[in-house]
Amino acid sequence: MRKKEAFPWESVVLATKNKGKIKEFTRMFSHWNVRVLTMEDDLDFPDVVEDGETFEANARKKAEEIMKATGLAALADDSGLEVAALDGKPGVYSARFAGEHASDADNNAKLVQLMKDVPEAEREARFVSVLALALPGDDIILVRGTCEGRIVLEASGTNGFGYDPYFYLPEKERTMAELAPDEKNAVSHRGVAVRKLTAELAERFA
Ligand SMILES: O=P(O)(O)OP(=O)(O)OP(=O)(O)OC[C@H]1O[C@@H](n2cnc3c(O)ncnc32)[C@H](O)[C@@H]1O
Ligand SMILES: [Mg+2]
Repeated sequence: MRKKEAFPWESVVLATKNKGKIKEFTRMFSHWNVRVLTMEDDLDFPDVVEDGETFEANARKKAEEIMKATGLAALADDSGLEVAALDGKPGVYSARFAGEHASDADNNAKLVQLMKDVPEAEREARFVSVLALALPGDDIILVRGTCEGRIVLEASGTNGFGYDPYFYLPEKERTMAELAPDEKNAVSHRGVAVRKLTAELAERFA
C-alpha cells in the first residue's frame, strides 16, 4: 500500500467552488491521511471577492476567509492562464476573461479570437496555480506551481476543465484535456504546487 502523506490536521476544507479543482485535489489527496471537506459538506461557505492583483493575494484571501468561517484548515487555489502574446493575459482575470459570469466556453472563445492572428511560433502560454493553506492560528503557507505549453486554435480532448482543450503540451504531444487525470496531475501547475506543499508540510511538521 502507498505510504500516507503526513498532514498536521485531521481535516482540510477545499476553499473553492470549482468542481474541476475539487476533483483534482480529491484525487491527489486520496493518499494523504486527512479528511477532505468541500462546499458540499454543509459548511458555512462565504463568497470571497477576488480583488487581488496577484494569484498570491487572491489565494491568501480565499484561504483565510474560509478558514475563519469554518474554523478548519483551508486550502485555496488561485490559478489561471498567462499567454505571452497577450502580455500575460488573462492572468488573474482568467475566470472572468469574457465577462463577470463567463463560462469556460465563453472564455475559450475569446482566447481563440485573440490568438487567431498570432503566428503559431508565438503562441507560448503558461498555467499558474498558487495554493494557500490557512491554518487555524494565523499561519499560512503559500506555494506556486507552473506548467508551460502552447495555445492551439482547435479544441482537443474532453478531460479536465477550463482552458485545458486549448492548452497543448509539446512533450506530451497532446492537450491537457487529452491527458488522463493522473497524467494531468503529474505535469500540471496544480500538481507541481501540491508536491511543493507536501514538501513544505513535511519540513515544518516532521
Ligand atoms: O475561485 P475558485 O472558487 O477556486 O474557482 P474559480 O474557477 O473561480 O478559480 P480561479 O478564480 O482560480 O480562476 C481560475 C481560472 O483559470 C482556469 N483554470 C485554472 N486551472 C485550470 C486548469 O487546470 N485547466 C484549465 N483551466 C484552468 C479556470 O477555468 C478559471 O477560469
Ligand atoms: Mg475564482
